[in-house]
Amino acid sequence: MDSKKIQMPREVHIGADVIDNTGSICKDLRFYDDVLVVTGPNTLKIGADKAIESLEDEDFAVDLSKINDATSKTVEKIEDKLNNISLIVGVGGGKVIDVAKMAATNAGIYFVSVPTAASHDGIASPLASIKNNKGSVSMTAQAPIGVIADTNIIRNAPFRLLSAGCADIVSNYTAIKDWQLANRLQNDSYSESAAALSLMTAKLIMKSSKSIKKGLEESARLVVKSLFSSGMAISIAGSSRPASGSEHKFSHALDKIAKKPALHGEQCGVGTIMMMSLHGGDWEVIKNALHDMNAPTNAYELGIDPDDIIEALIMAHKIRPERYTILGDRGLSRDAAKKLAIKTGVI
Ligand SMILES: NC(=O)C1=CN([C@@H]2O[C@H](COP(=O)(O)OP(=O)(O)OC[C@H]3O[C@@H](n4cnc5c(N)ncnc54)[C@H](O)[C@@H]3O)[C@@H](O)[C@H]2O)C=CC1
Ligand SMILES: O=C(CO)COP(=O)(O)O
Ligand SMILES: [Zn+2]
Repeated sequence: MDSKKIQMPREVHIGADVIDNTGSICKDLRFYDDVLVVTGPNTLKIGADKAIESLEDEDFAVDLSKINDATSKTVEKIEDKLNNISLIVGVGGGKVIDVAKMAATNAGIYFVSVPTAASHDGIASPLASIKNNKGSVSMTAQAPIGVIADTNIIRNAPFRLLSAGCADIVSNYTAIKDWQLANRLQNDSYSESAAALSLMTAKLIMKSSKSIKKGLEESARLVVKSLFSSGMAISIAGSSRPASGSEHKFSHALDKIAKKPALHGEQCGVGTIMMMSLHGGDWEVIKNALHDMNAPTNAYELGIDPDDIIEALIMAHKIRPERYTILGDRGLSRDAAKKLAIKTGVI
């Protein structure tokens, strides 16, 4: 049997105001050289400033880069700034984390993940979703050496981001169904332990759907822990298969088609409702749970044109065609797509 490599973070810090310990955590991780902090336009004041202050208090020389997207060009721009830098600290949402992770991987240096929102399960995973001229690509990267999730920042982020994180976890249900199908039909490699962890995480978040509340530290903590364990399922599998199937293809297609896409997790949640129906599963349970989490369940709540939903359903199978799912090789016909979206109340 082939050998297997599993990458996990070395230290994970979850709690109120842990961002103020960024400097000492990086020292404990044996870093002492120059550090590059990567952040986004909204997250500089919310998080990066605090991380920089803490790093400077511990005598790190800190450089700063602000980014707006997660494209391969932006990754290259960050790589160009890495002279004498031995560590990148990414402070922000999923796009910031992915760019910082990918640039550090390409440069052969380390990366610390400081999520400011619990909106996606890439906070600790060894993958980065980067856009190039072919669309979104799931790229192998180094797992962060450390994760610093400040639940005070995360609980005060717009509630929509937390709901999106829950929906990204709910999508594990259809991702696992797709993975099992690919294993049966295409002999794709499958990991029982990764699938079990992914499903357990999705069940836990579904069970808590009514108790996840705006502004509560306990809710922020629960969602961060769940995103972390979903990320660990990705680590064990060595691919995003336990957390990304047909529903993610639908979301990636919407990112290409919609004038103003919604959040990643929100789109994946709506995709899960429809893909669960295609799998013959209980899509109404998924829909009700998403509703309880305040996540969108239809085109109107996503702020997306119903015609774009149909186009994305028709296009979805062409995204990452090597990843076999319930959409098969030919995907949905226009009539089937329309029927599915109407039946599930998405349009
Ligand atoms: N590498 C992986 O394994 C995974 C990667 N992803 C990727 O992550 C991205 C989605 O991440 P998102 O965080 O949904 O999108 P995002 O990075 O675009 O962030 C959404 C918005 O929230 C803002 N924001 C973040 N924290 C905030 C705070 N505390 N207060 C106010 N605003 C705040 C950001 O500035 C941004 O405007 C996608 O590109 C997706 O493909 C998603 C799942 C897994
Ligand atoms: O979003 C992810 C898991 O939630 C990762 O997915 P992709 O591999 O589809 O980019
Ligand atoms: Zn996702």
